[in-house]
Amino acid sequence: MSQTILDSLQPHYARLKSVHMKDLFEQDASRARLFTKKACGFTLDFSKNNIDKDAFEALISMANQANLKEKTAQMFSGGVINTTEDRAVLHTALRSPKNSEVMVDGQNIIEDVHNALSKIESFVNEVHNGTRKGYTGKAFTDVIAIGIGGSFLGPKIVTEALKPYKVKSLNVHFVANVDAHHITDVLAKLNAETTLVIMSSKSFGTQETLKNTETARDWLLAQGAKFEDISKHFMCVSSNIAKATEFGINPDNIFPMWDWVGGRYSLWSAIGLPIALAIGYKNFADILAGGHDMDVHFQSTPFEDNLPVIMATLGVWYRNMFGSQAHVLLPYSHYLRGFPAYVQQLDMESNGKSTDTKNQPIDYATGPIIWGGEGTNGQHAFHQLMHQGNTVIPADFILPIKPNHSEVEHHQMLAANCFAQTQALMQGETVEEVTQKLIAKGMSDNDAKSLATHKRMPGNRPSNTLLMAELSPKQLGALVALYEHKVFVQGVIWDVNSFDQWGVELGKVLGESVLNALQGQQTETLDSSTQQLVDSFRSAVK
Ligand SMILES: O=P(O)(O)OC[C@H]1O[C@](O)(CO)[C@@H](O)[C@@H]1O
Repeated sequence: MSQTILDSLQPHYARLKSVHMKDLFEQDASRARLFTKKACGFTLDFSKNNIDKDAFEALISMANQANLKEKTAQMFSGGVINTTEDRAVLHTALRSPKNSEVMVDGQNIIEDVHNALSKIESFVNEVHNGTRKGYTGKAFTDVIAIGIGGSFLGPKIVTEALKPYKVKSLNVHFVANVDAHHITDVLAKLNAETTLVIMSSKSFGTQETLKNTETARDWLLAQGAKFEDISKHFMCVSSNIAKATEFGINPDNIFPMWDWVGGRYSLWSAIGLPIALAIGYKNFADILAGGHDMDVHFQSTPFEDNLPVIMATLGVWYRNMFGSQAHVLLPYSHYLRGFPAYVQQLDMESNGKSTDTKNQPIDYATGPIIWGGEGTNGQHAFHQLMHQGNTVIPADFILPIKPNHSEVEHHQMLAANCFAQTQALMQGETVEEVTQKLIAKGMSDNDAKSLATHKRMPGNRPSNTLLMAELSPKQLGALVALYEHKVFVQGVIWDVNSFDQWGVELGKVLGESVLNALQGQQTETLDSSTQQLVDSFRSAVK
């Protein structure tokens, strides 16, 4: 992020930092209209932000100064923008129509993508119509999807979000944690004869996924299956075909993915196989179509009307001008309850960086802490801090307008809570306003004044409200792609490589040497604290 960009925002921040949003609304009756944009079934109302027309223009020109247009074209056309891993970044190609062309190493990868999609479609149809059978000739009733991080979160939250589209004859269970309570709980309720296992690991080297897969394989054998039956029950999604084959996976059972797809961007690839099994191939294809719609919007819409650009630049505004450390996601939808955790990996693994693309240390703020939870539940838990705590946390409120149920009053209450929260965060309530209300209720002046200091709400707390026409496969695809592009735009502005994740590596390496120590084969000297933990564990768990 250049000093020029920071300097260009500074005068707007100086003008607006002590202006209350309530006043901005009072001054301009057209504010809500001015700061609302629509695309791909979304309505984004970003009027409850600490901006005016000039500040918004400055945010948009920041995207221009960062050469966003050129960088976007580079990504979509297969430029090697993941420089530390020498890779193109082409999750967008996974949702491109069959007749498009994206060349990598002289080959049109769209052909490979659609061949893989055909393989997914046939496989899913065979499982659903019962022509794919287990080792005793029975059709499959259950799927265990084993993976972690990007090989887990996307499939899990999408399957959860699209519950109304579920194929009735098949139940999909997700296992990620190496904590055996997870896999043993899942296995305990399943019948091995009718259970299919999908192991998803881009690298085919992730400890947790390998261990859980071994445990599932041992369970299958313990239930009476023979070694040669494993190939009927175990499928794998990986870009490391050699390692998968070495592990014993039948090459016919390997669904490919490619090194130009980052794990956290991979639900569009065969990593989405559990989704297609859960909701049917046609609905999976609709998710891809929704993602593609958002790609077209992002690539072709002027920045001032471009949803990912608007959301991204507002995020930079708060992070780099107002010093906000966190950003909260609040889906007012039980089915979208997992979405904050999904965006948490997407955003924090992408932009949690402190070296720029020119290999220089960064001295400005980059990716924020992403967290959140479903509304209305959060209102009775952490919203207290959002309203009255002394840290300001910009929020995204997300509400599907058309529910998948017919309980009108429930839905009205849900929407009312969502909108009222944005209102309360923005407006707040002064000590004087609260005092007057308390006096009107009969409280003495002094008591009212004291209590009002606790009840006052500062307000002026920013939020976006993102309305979705409905929570359909297509619109969910567009929602995921919207956040992917938001993260990309911020990465461009902060000048970081959003597509590597070196920060997770050291923990993996140390994890191996600590495991050796726990198993009595210590090879390295540990610090005194870690050694003490190892010793306590070893003396308790023999
Ligand atoms: O699909 P894999 O290779 O098992 O990796 C799982 C996850 O682990 C990470 O590498 C982090 O450890 C993520 O980036 C990735 O999504």
